Amino acid sequence: MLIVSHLSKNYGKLKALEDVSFEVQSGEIVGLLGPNGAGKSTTLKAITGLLRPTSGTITIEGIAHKDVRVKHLFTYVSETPELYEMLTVMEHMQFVAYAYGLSHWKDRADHLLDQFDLKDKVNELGKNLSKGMKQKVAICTGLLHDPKLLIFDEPFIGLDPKAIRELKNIFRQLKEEGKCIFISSHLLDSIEDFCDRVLVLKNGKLIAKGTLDELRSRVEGGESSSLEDVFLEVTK
Ligand SMILES: Nc1ncnc2c1ncn2[C@@H]1O[C@H](COP(=O)(O)OP(=O)(O)OP(=O)(O)O)[C@@H](O)[C@H]1O
Repeated sequence: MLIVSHLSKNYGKLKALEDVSFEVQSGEIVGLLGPNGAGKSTTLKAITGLLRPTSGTITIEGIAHKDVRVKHLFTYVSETPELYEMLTVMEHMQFVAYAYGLSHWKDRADHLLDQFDLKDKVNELGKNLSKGMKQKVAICTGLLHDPKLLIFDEPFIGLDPKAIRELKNIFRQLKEEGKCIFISSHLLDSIEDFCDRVLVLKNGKLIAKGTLDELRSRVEGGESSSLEDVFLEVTK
């Protein structure tokens, strides 16, 4: 589904990403981990086309990531989603539906807003929503066109425990539907229980990748290691 091959990104003299390669398959949830400044957001922005890679290739379902056909295949929810202050929650859904040329979107919009406990906020303006609610609206708009690849930058930040649990359940459900989910997160315990594989970036380099069990086998303490133990060991 998603293939990143020899991706590098320089900001002036700073090598933010160096020769990063990985794949994410359909029906898989993959976590992108790394200390502050490791290059996680840069990776996600390069995949989504918000940043121009210095070198390397990125394809989604075999199509170059900048091709307009790819825009229908994925969604990207940024770390701090901004809403339109003067649009209501439902108008955000409508706006996105029109942008993607969706004709039968209303039932799906209602269903998504219901899932995220936003039913009573449909007529609320963007500017009146809390941070967590904005995040949930951004996720709902991102899911409306039923993308195959879902890319989330720190999706749990700003969400309350109930919303985190719901979002994890939605991730699991999307995985069952064969979607491909790629998540960057600092909250190691949040992703530990549902990621199939993790990638670890440090100083722009991919220093570890594999299932949690595979990574556990690399650290002292083995089987009983938490993702935090593994993370601290491989990034030290
Ligand atoms: N627009 C930019 N111009 C110059 N340098 C940048 C820019 N964006 C990021 N960087 C630098 O690139 C490196 C990687 O940054 P990036 O935001 O991708 O890391 P990150 O892993 O997402 O970090 P964090 O966990 O703190 O959000 C950092 O050294 C950062 O300072």
